[in-house]
Amino acid sequence: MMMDDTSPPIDETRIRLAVQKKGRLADSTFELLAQCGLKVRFGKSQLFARIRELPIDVLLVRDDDIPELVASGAADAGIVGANVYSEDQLDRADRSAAVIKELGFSRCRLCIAVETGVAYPGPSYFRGKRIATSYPHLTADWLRKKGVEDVEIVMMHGAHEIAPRLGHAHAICDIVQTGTTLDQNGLKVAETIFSSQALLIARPDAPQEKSALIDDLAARMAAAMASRDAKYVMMNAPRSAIADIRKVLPGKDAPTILALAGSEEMVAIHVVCKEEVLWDQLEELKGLGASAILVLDIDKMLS
Ligand SMILES: Nc1ncnc2c1ncn2[C@@H]1O[C@H](COP(=O)(O)OP(=O)(O)OP(=O)(O)O)[C@@H](O)[C@H]1O
Ligand SMILES: O=P(O)(O)OC[C@H]1O[C@H](OP(=O)(O)OP(=O)(O)O)[C@H](O)[C@@H]1O
Ligand SMILES: [Mg+2]
Repeated sequence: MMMDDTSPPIDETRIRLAVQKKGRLADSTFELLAQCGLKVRFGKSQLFARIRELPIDVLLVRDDDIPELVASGAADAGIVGANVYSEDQLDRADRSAAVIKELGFSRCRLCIAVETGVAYPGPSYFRGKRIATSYPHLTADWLRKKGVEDVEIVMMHGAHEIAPRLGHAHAICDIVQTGTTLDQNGLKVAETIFSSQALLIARPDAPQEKSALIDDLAARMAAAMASRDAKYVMMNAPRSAIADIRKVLPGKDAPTILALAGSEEMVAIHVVCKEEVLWDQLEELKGLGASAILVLDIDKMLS
């Protein structure tokens, strides 16, 4: 990221996009924006950055504030975890931000965890117990749906995993990704109550010109996401093996078949594969007589 010394003034004609300044969402957010051709340049103390390529200004904020900033129209759009978005939605009586697109990164689960020694019998275990969490609404909503009453929810803003050992709570409800933090603190997953990933959200009442720009941004994100795993695969192969080769490659599009100079029997096959191409599949292609196999990254893809 490049550094700019000063924040430019707020300009009402530009889209304001709220993103996490630093943390678990930030790197992937800036990477996705860069893949969309949008470079965010900001200095350490800066909370606002102007994108030169499009009329977009980026607000660099704490992730918890993003749903409120977008719902109130202070920001036109934002990138935030579904966990934080849904927690805010359950808390909100007025209009909330709309989900425009699932972005496929910062995937994690919201889980209720108990000490490893507990023989967990099911949701009724929590009756009369205390659960420490930063997600009181998602936790209460899940308990209500399971018909479990008389649970005390204790708010914590981090380090939840320490609460059971301190006797502060019987269980926690927090983010789990690899499960390492639970393991290290003698806890295990009892229930997964929510699956999360980053979302592009937008204010419900954006004026027409701004909605069009947000749609354009969403389309660029879709293209960047589509090209992430996609590969352009080229090889020479016997004409008779074309049908079998199509079965091996995870591309949905029909391949391009090109004649090879001086050969009736062999052809060049070019195909866009929209899913990851594995080494096993390349070995299979070789087994079908393919040679000179090249797998190339795709920078951008619009379909
Ligand atoms: N271990 C993890 N693996 C993957 N995604 C995660 C993980 N922990 C959190 N997330 C996702 O990233 C989001 C931001 O997490 P982070 O830990 O950066 O939040 P934070 O400490 O509240 O940050 P902030 O300072 O912006 O308030 C979470 O709301 C969740 O969607
Ligand atoms: O299952 P794992 O892979 O161990 O990840 C889960 C941990 O990650 C998050 O915290 P983070 O490390 O971001 O620290 P934080 O409490 O400062 O947010 C979350 O709150 C868990 O504690
Ligand atoms: Mg936060």
